[in-house]
Amino acid sequence: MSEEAQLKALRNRIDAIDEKVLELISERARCAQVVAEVKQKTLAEGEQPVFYRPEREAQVLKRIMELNKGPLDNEEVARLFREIMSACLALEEPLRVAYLGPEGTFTQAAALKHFGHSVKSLPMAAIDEIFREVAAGAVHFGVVPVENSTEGAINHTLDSFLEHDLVICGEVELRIHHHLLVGENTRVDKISRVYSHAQSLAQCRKWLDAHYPNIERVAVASNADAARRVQSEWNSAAIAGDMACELYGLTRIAEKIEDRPDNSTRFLIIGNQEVPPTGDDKTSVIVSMSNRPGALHHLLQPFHDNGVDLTRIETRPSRSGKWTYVFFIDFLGHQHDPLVKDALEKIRDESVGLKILGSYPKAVL
Ligand SMILES: C=C(O[C@@H]1C=C(C(=O)O)C=C[C@H]1O)C(=O)O
Repeated sequence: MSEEAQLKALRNRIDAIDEKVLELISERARCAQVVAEVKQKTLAEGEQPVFYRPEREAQVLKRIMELNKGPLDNEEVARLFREIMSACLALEEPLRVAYLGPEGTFTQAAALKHFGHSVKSLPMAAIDEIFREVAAGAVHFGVVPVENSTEGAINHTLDSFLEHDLVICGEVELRIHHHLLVGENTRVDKISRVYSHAQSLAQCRKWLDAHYPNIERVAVASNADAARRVQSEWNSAAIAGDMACELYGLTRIAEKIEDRPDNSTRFLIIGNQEVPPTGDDKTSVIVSMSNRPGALHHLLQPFHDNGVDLTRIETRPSRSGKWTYVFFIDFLGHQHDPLVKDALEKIRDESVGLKILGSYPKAVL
């Protein structure tokens, strides 16, 4: 067979497969529509339907990854199914998701990674605004950054949890790659200023010291804001990621300039709905302790006794007394797991206050 004939035959086969894929996706979407009807029918008086089920979505993705035999790798396959589910869910109910804006931020990228592209993502000017929009019911969910692997905690987010009663429904992890970006009018040999978010400037500190030791580093509200500014300036550059680069039509003059190659940020999904266990969950709590000898030891003992794996502990001023602190603790397991439940009861007895922020599926993607 000639090369041309071979290609033609293969393309015919692909067309036939696509028809079948489309048929199956449509069948799946119709199933999701029926799920929505069933959810509507079984509601109690005055109850709001809950269409989005993070625990179910996590299970669907994990199952797909387990079934996958290649040649596409697990992450790739999960991403495709993420988008299929997102489109199916949008048929039931288009989700409104608030994120830390403006458009093109890593938080928006995290929102789309978690929910897929069929949601309506709404940029907010500040972290606190996201909490308020979710609390007011103006959006279904919010996405906020909580920690970076290079720079540590995002304190605005932690402090907002002290002030609002919202539920953590999920987490997303994103590899953060920063680039040095310039605009059409930038004179590359005359750069005297670089804009970025303070976190990003910190994540690229050593690179800047080595390559641009003498330029002014200006911290602005977000990386996307930095990218927007360089559009109209001839002597400045921005540090931002791919989304902001594309959105503002900039050019990368240096790629992946973050000091640590594994630089990642963890984001939380905040909402109003508690999430049932999936068998592979995490829980976040805030604990305040009285300032007495051995307080931290007493706090941690029940976790140790019950074999609960701590993944993170962060301290913040309690804001209710000088030199008093609250602890933000993340651990593996769901608040309904018997051993976790028991540990939390003991901690409740020992502490001044315990606030369970939520149990949620461990990030799948
Ligand atoms: C179809 C459902 O509703 C939504 C859509 C899902 C999907 O497309 O698989 C999964 C969970 C829900 O977010 C369901 O609850 O099963």
